[in-house]
This record gives sequence, structure tokens and C-alpha cells, in this order.
Amino acid sequence: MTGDATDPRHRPAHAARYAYLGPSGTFTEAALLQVPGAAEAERLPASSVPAALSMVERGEVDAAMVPIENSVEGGVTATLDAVSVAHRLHIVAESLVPISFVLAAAAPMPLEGVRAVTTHTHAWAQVRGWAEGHLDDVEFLPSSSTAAAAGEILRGETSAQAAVCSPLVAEQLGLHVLAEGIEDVSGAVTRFVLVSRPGPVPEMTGADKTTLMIPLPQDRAGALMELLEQFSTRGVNLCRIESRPTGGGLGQYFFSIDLEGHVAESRVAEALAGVHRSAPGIRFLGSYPRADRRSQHVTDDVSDAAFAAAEQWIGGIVGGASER
Ligand SMILES: O=C(O)C(=O)C[C@]1(C(=O)O)C=C[C@@H](O)C=C1
Repeated sequence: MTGDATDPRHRPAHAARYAYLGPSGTFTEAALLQVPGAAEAERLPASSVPAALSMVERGEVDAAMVPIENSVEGGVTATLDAVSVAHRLHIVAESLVPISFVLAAAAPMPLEGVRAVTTHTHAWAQVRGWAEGHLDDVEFLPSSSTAAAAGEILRGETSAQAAVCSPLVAEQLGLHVLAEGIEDVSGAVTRFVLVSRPGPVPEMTGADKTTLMIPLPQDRAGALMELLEQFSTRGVNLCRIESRPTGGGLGQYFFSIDLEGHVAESRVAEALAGVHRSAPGIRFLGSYPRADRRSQHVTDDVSDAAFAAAEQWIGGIVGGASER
């Protein structure tokens, strides 16, 4: 497992009660267990991503772990939309979990006997190719998570004969593994975020990400280009950009963006201020340590020192200094 589990600077100091997409045994719980102290903390399973986030908003938990992005299947829209639209949620940490799936049933059976499979839609999307190649005319029955699907198979609560789930949950529930390593792309990773109510922004570590929601002005040619220029001229690298409908009508979109850097860095703060001038609806959704700890390379011309020197120079001009 990768992630930021061991560095105490990354610990959300206040969080003692956590919600997560449950039940126990989901990949989301594995992501939560990377958070220092979470293994000993109270962990409350939620039936969906919005349910987990509502528990944070209502103050029932300090933070919730939810999936946001998969390296094969892309963004988890339920999370992107809920975090972007809610006004009382900030991302304070992220975790990365390597993903591998098994096909598991309550009793040993040949693959030809599997007529229907249940799992989470994101998991199904990652094994669809394998299923088409190995299962005859199989039907997909969606479940709220991979662990929920495994539980339904165990208790006979579904008309499916098998579940797509993690090897760990299949073992924990005593299910029979009919096939393993069934993911279409090996080495897939899902990214999860720990979301809490707004508070102090986690300290800058030098290897951080910042998440933003930016509603793009609809009526201006080149608006996206202007937006991107704010980042590029300040050497700010974007590592994810997705457009999502605002729900306000056809053609109305916001951009969900992750960038490399922390809002406490001048180049990031200045880029955000620049965006704010043309898109005042921009929302800051958190600066937090990167799970992979990869520090960004900041060139001298966009370093904090360069911004400070430039500001001092302007200050001198305004103040009437002789050196201009
Ligand atoms: O169902 C689970 O176990 C989850 O944690 C959800 C989820 C997701 O939403 O992407 C997490 C990781 C996998 O990519 C498949 C499903």
C-alpha cells in the first residue's frame, strides 16, 4: 500500500471519528486505514459517498474518506460533485490504494454457472473486458460497494452468483475465489480523499496538492485559455482537470482542478487571485500533502523569494525609492 501513513505532519490532528464508504472491507476502508491513528479510531461505515459526506456536514464525524479518482476509470462523479457543490467541506489528506479484484462466490462453481455478477459500478468498469471474455452473456447487478456486494453473495441477498471484490474481503468472509487478478489493467490505483469541515489548512510540506472548483464564464470567448494562463505563467502544474455540469442547464459547467502546490506558496496564491478576478465563483477545496510525497520542481523565477523580491521592488517604486 502506498500513501502518507507514516508522516505525523500529515495527521489531521482533530479527527477521531471517521466515516467511510462501507461496509467494512471496501477499498475505501483500506484507504482510511492509511491515515495515522485511524486503525484505533472510531470508523463508521456509510452506505454511499453522499451519506458519508453528510455525516461530516452534520458534525457526526470529524472526517470522511471517499474515493475521488481511479487511474483506469477516471473521476468518481458522486465525490467530485458533492465536494465541489457543498459549501462546508474541505479536503485535508489523500490516500492511494492499489486495486486488484477477484470474482468470488458462496460456494465453488464453474465460471459457466455465473449468469449475473454484482459489484460497485466503478469496479465493474474495471473488469468488464475480463467478464466479457470469460463469462457467457453475464448480467451486471450494481451494488453500493465491492464489500457490500461480497456480503450480499455470502447472505444470498442477491440473484447474482458472484461478486467482484478485493481478495481481502473475499478471504475475510470465507467466499470462494473463482478467478483472481481479473482487472483489465494491472497496476490500477484509486485515489481517495479525506474530507472534513473547513478549518486550518494543513501545513505546507513541499509536496502538496490544491483542489479547486471553478465555474467558467459561459459568455466569453477564450475563457478557458485565460484561466489556464493564470497557472502556466506562474509555473503551476495542473495534475487533474475535469469538467462537470453545474446542474443549472445545458452547457453550464464547472471545472474540478487539482494543482501541484499549496495555497501558502506565492505562485499558487497569485494564480488563485488571478483566476478570482475573472471567475469570482472559484472555490478553494483544500491544500493537503500528496500521498506519493513527490515534491514539485519550482523554478527560481516563480519561487516565493522571487515573488517577495518583485513585491519589494514595486513597493519601493510606489514609496518613491531612487532605485527603480
Ligand atoms: O467499492 C469499494 O470497495 C470502494 O471503495 C469504491 C471504489 C470506487 O468508488 O472506485 C473504490 C475502489 C475501486 O476502484 C472500486 C470501487
